[in-house]
Amino acid sequence: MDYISTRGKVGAIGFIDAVMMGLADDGGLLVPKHIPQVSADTLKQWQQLSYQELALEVFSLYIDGEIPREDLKQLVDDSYGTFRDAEVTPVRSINNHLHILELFHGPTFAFKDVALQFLGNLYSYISRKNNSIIHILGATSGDTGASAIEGVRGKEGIRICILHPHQKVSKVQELQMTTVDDANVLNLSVEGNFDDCQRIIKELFADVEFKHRYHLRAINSINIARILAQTVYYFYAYFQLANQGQAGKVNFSVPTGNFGDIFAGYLAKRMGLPIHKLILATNENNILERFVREGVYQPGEFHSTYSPSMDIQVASNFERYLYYLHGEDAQAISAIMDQYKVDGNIVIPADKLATVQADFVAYGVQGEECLRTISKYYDSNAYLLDPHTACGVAAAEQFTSEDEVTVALSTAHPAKFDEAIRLVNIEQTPPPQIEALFDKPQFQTLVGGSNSEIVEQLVKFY
Ligand SMILES: N[C@@H](CCOP(=O)(O)O)C(=O)O
Repeated sequence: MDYISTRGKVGAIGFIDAVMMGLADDGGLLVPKHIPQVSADTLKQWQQLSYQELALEVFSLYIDGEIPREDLKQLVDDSYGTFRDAEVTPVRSINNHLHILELFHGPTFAFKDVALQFLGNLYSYISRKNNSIIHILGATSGDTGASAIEGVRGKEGIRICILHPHQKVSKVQELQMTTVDDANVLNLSVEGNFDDCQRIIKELFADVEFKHRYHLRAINSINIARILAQTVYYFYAYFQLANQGQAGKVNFSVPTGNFGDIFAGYLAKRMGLPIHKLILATNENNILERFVREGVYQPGEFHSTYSPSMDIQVASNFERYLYYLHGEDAQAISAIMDQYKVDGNIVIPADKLATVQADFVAYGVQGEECLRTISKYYDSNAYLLDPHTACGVAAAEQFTSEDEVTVALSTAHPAKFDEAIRLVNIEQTPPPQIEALFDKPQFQTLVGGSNSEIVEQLVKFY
């Protein structure tokens, strides 16, 4: 399988080179040259597979022999052996129309572990096999950082630096990152918001000479391996429902910030998984909701919300979707992204908006509605939603008709967001791994938001 850039100026490269390149060297994003098609017969065969077996099949389509199958199997088994649930990503049924896909059974209690346990092991594998230097640089609004650190902490040949927005992540998210004392981990707490952190790392990755000199590697969803790993649970959830006799129209409702998770669902749909609607849920940072409803992509004012991991205005995977929306025309995307730098917005014509709306519906959940949704499901179903999942569930309620079922992706364990949960007067008992964090010392460096300050820290660290 070859990978190419959405902007057309990176020649076809293999899977491992794509993982190592992260952001494409021409500033675009890497995508598979062809989306592999999964036939109805294959879907049937996959229906009884375990999560690990399914992951192996899906990855094989995209890795195409570049990693020997037995090595890939080991990587998959190691990655999902750390999950607390034997099913890895189980589905819980709330009622006949709503099911929750629990993605938080990995080491850091967030869906990011599904991809980042794999990517951490993959980096380690590449480093050993190719003797490559792996210097990870990432940005987080809370969950990616902890998960990426957990995936590579203490691993030989790898260093990781994570930028998080100072005091704009939850306390548990901050502790999960900053209580790690391994020497290969650096946490930079940046004065600014997540968009500032993401902009800085993207600018550093775009400086190809700097990126190569310091061997910078990406763990954010700009890295195509993240997206591929996240497609697996769409298949798995669909099969779990099918095995329970749920035929018919299946929607997925996805709490969305960087457009990575929902793009993985779009990719699964393009591969042949019969997903009916992709329901895009945002909080008050609703650039993507506005895009789906109106066809205008324009960053707005930043809001701090109860669901901080989704406090994002500039969605880094959006370009991948635009690429498919424009018929895989890299020249068009290059021109659109150049113009976006000038205009600060992207407006699509009516025919393209119709295409968007054939796949997606969108709903922006305001703070009070998010809290009401948490209370409602706690009171009526004794099920505690974290605030991000609550946005997905509130959006699912808007768009699930009588003849449909919706799988709402549960992106994190509620114990990570006790600040919001307390506002609805619910006392939760955190898992012991989370409780233990409060007794540990923290290691982080506070920095301003200028690129030069970050570079200074990176150069010292790497
Ligand atoms: N919501 C994310 C933001 C980074 O997104 P990513 O999927 O590109 O890693 C977070 O929790 O950090």
